[in-house]
Amino acid sequence: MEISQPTSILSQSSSTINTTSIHASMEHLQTTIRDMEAFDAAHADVIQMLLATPSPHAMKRYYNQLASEGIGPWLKVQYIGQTMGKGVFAAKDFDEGEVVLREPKLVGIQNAHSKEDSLVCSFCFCYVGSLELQLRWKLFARGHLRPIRGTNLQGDSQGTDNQCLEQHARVESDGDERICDPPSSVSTSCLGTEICNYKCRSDESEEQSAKRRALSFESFSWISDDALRLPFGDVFPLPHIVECRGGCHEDLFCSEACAEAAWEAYHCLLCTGSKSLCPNKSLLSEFKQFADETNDIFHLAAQVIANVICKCRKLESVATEVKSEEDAKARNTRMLLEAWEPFAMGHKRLWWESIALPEDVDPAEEDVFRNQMKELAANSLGLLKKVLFMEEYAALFSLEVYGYIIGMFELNNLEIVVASPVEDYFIYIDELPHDAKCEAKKITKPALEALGEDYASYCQGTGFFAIQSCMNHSCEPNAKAFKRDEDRDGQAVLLAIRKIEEGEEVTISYIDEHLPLEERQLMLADYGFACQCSKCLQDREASLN
Ligand SMILES: C[S@@+](CC[C@H](N)C(=O)[O-])C[C@H]1O[C@@H](n2cnc3c(N)ncnc32)[C@H](O)[C@@H]1O
Repeated sequence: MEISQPTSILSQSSSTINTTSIHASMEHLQTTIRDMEAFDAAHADVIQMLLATPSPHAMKRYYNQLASEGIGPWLKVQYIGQTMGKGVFAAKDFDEGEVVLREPKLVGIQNAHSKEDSLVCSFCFCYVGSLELQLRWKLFARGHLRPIRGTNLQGDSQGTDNQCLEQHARVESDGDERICDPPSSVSTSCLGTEICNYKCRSDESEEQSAKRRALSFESFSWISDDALRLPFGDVFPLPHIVECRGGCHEDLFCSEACAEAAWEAYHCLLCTGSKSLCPNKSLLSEFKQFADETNDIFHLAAQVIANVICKCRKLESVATEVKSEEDAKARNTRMLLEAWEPFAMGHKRLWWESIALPEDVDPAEEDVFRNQMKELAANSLGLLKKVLFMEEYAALFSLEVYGYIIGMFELNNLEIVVASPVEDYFIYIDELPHDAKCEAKKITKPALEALGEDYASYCQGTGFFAIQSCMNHSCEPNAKAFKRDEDRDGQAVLLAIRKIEEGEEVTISYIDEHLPLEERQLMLADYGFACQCSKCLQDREASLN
């Protein structure tokens, strides 16, 4: 399974921006850009420090520290020049196929549509629960199963929350037909499943719907039986689900270690559960809903801000007492800059200035579009400020910093891809010896038919990675992001695609490098630069002669 780099955040952002809800939300929200700009002016000194290019000394220290922690130990991040900025260089020879970098995300999210399909650890993105649970979740998302009261998806009867069930899953009686909503934001604590006979989904034709109806109650009765296990299911064991310690039931984890790491890093401030440390938890759902309805990337920006605040608090807890208010202010700024360091290193531009114009926007309307994007960011920030604002770290909540954080994702993010055990399972069954295969298929066939090609859908998300994000583009790359069979989590994995010599720059391709020069140039213009790689320089020279 290949992962591309960087995620075309352009297409991802524009495809997830829902313009209807943007307008509705904008009318509803009172936040004005003018208010935010006045706020920014009052904190201009600290904002400038946050957005300043880090010194070569700070850069060297930061990337050396990562190497000493085992992240990219055989790579060096170095400044190249004004046009290229920094780049990543090999500190040893790499053979073709060798792993050049394996790196955990600094921040990352699973895409909203992928959540409906794959239950993964919110921190490391590995699949959780059991194969049966994953299959049940997929069938549920497609309307083949519906939630029942009294059990959760793991088949336990504890932890049921009927209110939650009613809130998330509208189940109506319509004559003989039972209709259920898909699980757009379903909490796993409140769901068991039983057969959902019919539902005409918005994304399917009458014919497809009729075909699905033909899959009788009996076809699926086996999978609604929580005690039933899939044949050969134990070949694909998954870690047991660890619930969020804050009690939100929205984020799931594969281990106590992941639950703890997420809590410490950002989740304690973004958790909607009863033990959340969020200063204004009641408004958190409003912020999350706005991000769901407009642009997923705001969830990621909230993670950055929560992460910086969490680090500041840790630094505070070991800081020495100060005597004056002025000393306290200076100390807070020092802590803020220290906590912000990983994000200070990222290449950035303002989001509303750098986002490529979507194809459906008339170029004559470009200014209107960019203003809309700025208002959208301002509205998202307005909600986040109501949830998390802390005077000590006020500059972190400036519109300018927020715009640069989202712009950083736009320019650097890598798509996160994790292969699904459900796909592996069906392939495994298909490759069994004849008799065993026939026996197993008696059980698996209806589910496979119901899922169609979706049986192979996998976990998708987006993340920002400290070292991988420093890799420049080349139309003749020597490395690529690639998930091997054993890479079963959300880490970025970069492989050498030819021999890379010590001292050589490690480059990847952000686009299809086999396209002709003009198309490459057009695509890279969407990433905001004119390619300076040797292939482009040669092709350009050749086109002039
Ligand atoms: C993902 S970042 C790569 C790291 C970046 N050079 C830095 O300083 O952090 C992408 C940015 O690097 C620069 N860049 C990457 N590849 C380039 C290339 N082939 N030619 C010119 N600029 C490039 C562009 O400014 C681009 O927006």
